[in-house]
Amino acid sequence: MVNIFKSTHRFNLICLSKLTRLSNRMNSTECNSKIFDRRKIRNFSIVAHVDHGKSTLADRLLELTGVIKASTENAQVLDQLQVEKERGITVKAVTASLNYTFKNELYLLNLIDTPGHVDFSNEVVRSVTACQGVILLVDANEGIQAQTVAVHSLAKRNNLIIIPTLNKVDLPRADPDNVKSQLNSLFNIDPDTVLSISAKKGWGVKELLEAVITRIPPPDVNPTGYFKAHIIDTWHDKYRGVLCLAYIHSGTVEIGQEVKWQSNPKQHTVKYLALLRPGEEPINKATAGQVVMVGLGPKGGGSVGDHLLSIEATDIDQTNNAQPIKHMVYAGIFPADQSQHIFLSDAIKKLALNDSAVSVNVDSSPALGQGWRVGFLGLLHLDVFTQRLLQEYKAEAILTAPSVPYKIKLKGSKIIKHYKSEEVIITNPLQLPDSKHIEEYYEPFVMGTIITPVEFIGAVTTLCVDRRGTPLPSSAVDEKMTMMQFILPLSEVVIDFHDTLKSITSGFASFDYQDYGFHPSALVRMDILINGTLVEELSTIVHTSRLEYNARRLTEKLKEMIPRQMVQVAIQAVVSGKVYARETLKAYRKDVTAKLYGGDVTRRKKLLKQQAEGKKKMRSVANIKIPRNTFIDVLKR
Ligand SMILES: Nc1nc2c(ncn2[C@@H]2O[C@H](COP(=O)(O)OP(=O)(O)OP(=O)(O)O)[C@@H](O)[C@H]2O)c(=O)[nH]1
Repeated sequence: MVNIFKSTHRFNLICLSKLTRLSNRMNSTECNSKIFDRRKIRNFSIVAHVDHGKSTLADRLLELTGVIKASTENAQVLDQLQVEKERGITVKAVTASLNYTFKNELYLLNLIDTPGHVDFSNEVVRSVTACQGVILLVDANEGIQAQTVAVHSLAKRNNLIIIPTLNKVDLPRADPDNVKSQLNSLFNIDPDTVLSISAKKGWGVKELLEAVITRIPPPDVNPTGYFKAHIIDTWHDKYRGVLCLAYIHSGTVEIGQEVKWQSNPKQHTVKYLALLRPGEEPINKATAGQVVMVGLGPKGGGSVGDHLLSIEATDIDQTNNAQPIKHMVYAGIFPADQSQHIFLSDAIKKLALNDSAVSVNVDSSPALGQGWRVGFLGLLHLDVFTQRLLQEYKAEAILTAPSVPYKIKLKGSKIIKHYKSEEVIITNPLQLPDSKHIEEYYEPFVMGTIITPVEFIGAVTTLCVDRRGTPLPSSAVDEKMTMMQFILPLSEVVIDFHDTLKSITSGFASFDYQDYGFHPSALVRMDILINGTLVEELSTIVHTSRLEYNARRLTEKLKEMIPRQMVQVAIQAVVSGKVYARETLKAYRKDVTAKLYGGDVTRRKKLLKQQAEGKKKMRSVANIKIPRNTFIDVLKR
């Protein structure tokens, strides 16, 4: 019996005593010493629309392969981050190596649980690079939704075997036959190949696991070549440095082996090697086709997309054809006070290592000091990142209003020289040069896919046209549902489009979008002045058709959000010196202790303390106190 099962990994969830009780578990000693025949390896992922049951199914698969006990129903074992538990969503893709005996043969099944929300789709993209097949899970009650379309096309693009599976067939309103015909009409899937399960009840899960073995091919890898592995995830361990999740394309790797990075030929030694089940299970050696954790020690490094190679490797090819990540929103992140700068910098660095989808660049603001301009995949991603900073690193940050990136084409050799290029991506409205230097503005667009009940077609069209959308031809999903597509400006969908869509369709429509590139657009920079002083963090780039509306909305909202002060406050929205809207906040004297003159001293102190804490959460502009959440909330509609 091994005693080296350590739970130092972030999934830190399985204790050895539990594991010893497992029935269908292979002997760990055997596992540590045995190199898996690639024909007995299956690498697969579960992909689905949000809430269609991926994590619940992952739990059942973990039970079936003996990793957890059946009593942990709805444990969502793979959702380990505090933010995932609190929000009930998957944010990080997680790997679990499972053992399963089928027809007297032992298989190693590497399951990758992926997030469903569109903001985390890069995790899905990254996960599938190590897979040969996917379980495409569809809720038998809700049917095909927008993200089902997106993940299906992702699987197709990556030439993965798809196991179409209907989940939640236990629900009384489930209509498996109808969903099968939806799968047939939209994706040309043969209804006879569709499996039906209830992840909650465990129905059909065994058959599904066996379909993973029989339908998904083993990895097409070369076990005898030089060692070469591709990094699909990284995270930071306090004592062991960067730990990497690696998919081995060729050769074998073992503890003590000398290796190098494709990006840097410096030699390192393999110090840690483990299977993730999903807790760490140390192994001595791993072979092509496996997905394993590798660590090279505190100075070893490692980043997503890089390749780890044996030192003899010379023929370095770029097996990783991952698309560069396109950031959808940018926001400034600043320490709450500058003495926290180093601490916050360290926290951001470590979190960015685990969340490779963010881009981090140094930024500074005269008002907020030194900080970072961080690119995210969407607002939920931004929200989750800041929540993780706080929860996992105890780092509190101020966020500026998020903005989408724009592109400009410059005119004039002097300014082109200054920006070092004729075309420049603007991630912060303040970087926009004077309009006289701009030849053309470009706005990012997306292709939005909406699946909605037919009775809401009118409402959805109105919403999309109102958001400057251009309709594309739609197609029927079945007689009750339709799939609509629109080309939409990203700025119009990124903030609250999804919520509005849900509310106008009583929650029945689903939405997903894909990048559609930059296109010319009539844009201007709108500034906000508070008592004549520019509040840089509130500058926005707006479409001219929206200018007056946005100016009015922003000034009205700011009037609501800024508490009344001792002096009158003028809030103005200005473009190139011309005022488009103005609101005035009347003066008001606030003294929370006034009523308590001569009153109880402890209550008085408590109120003064509360007031002082409130002030800390304020940002001061021209002596006017603005609550910090204003900067993020004001841009929401
Ligand atoms: N009735 C029923 N409910 C299910 C079944 N599978 C999952 N659920 C429920 O559906 C909800 C969503 O399930 P999750 O497993 O969290 O879905 P998910 O796809 O992992 O969600 P994200 O991680 O946010 O993408 C939970 O309330 C589950 O209990 C099922 O087979 N039957």
